[in-house]
Amino acid sequence: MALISLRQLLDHAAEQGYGVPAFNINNMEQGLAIMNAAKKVDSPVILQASRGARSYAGDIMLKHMIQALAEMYPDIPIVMHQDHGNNEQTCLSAIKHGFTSVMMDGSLKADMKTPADWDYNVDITRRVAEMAHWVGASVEGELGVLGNLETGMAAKEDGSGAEGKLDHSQLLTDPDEAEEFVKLTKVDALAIACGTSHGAYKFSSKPTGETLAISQIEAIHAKIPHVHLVMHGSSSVPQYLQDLINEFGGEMPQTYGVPVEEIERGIKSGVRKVNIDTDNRMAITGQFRKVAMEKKKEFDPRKFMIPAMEEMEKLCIDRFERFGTAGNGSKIKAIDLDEMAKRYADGTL
Ligand SMILES: O=C(CO)COP(=O)(O)O
Ligand SMILES: O=C[C@H](O)COP(=O)(O)O
Ligand SMILES: [Zn+2]
Ligand SMILES: [Zn+2]
Repeated sequence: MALISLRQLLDHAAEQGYGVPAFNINNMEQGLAIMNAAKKVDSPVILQASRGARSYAGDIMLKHMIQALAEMYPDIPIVMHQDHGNNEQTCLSAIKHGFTSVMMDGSLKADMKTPADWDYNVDITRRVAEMAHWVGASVEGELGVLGNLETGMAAKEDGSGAEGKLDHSQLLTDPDEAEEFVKLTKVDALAIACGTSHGAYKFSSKPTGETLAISQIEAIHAKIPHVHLVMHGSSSVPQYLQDLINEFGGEMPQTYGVPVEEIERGIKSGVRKVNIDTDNRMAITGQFRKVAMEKKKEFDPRKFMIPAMEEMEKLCIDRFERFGTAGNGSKIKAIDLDEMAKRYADGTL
């Protein structure tokens, strides 16, 4: 199917009451694993590339890879999304390379470390939304900073995340501010902060209502029921994948992610896009380690990649099913970006 916009997909998800996992991709194998999973359960797909992914694979490679996936899986609607765009240039160059959606993460300055103030965030996000909408692409903004509610530490692991200690109010998105932010910026989706963070080390024990504030999402949703909410840092860091990695020579300290049932609660309260990268990284790495330990003579990378893709596919199927995404792929008829641009211009959107 032709690529579709994030806005079209999330409008459908909101109408039907489901959530969509947004899986990060960096290479062909991740792309194939996600698409095979989607095909098996008839799911629409959000593929997202970070700035790190773009420099790893290259824009031309990513662009053609996504087009290849769209051609190989003609029945599956695909959104191609820029994850954590840090400035206008990142967002516009993504659109130029065929992305149908961008995240302008103005909750942090362009260094993706320094928490930004309200005016900076509103200003840059509004500018990007205006430009993206001219060509029908969608925009996700972010209000609030990801980090640990127990320690107050920002989440500096991975490609994007603040550094140092933050106060509680920065770590939880305020419902009134969220309403104002969406009104001023006209974003299509809003990423919020509720105690999650990127990477594997989110919580030192199973999260409680104190450390993972799904109640904050409920409060935001009550205030702005028509806004599509986005949960970053939503890997569940499953125990079976920690065990797989550690059984075969890994040394990951015990850690806890976001339980899938908490995400399901979020989906009931307006979460429509659920960002997942770490879980798939762990699925791949776990199988790499297993092959490396069990078949010491093996040197054909495909023998590592095939079980890795299968492990990742299994995880993706589970999330499509639990989030209610499964069964919706064939219900969506693509609206092209030119038509989306007209709808923004005439005020329908
Ligand atoms: O939020 C993410 C990408 O934007 C990924 O989160 P995880 O590290 O929990 O997978
Ligand atoms: O935002 C975090 C995602 O997991 C992407 O990570 P990355 O920047 O290392 O590609
Ligand atoms: Zn952010
Ligand atoms: Zn993120």
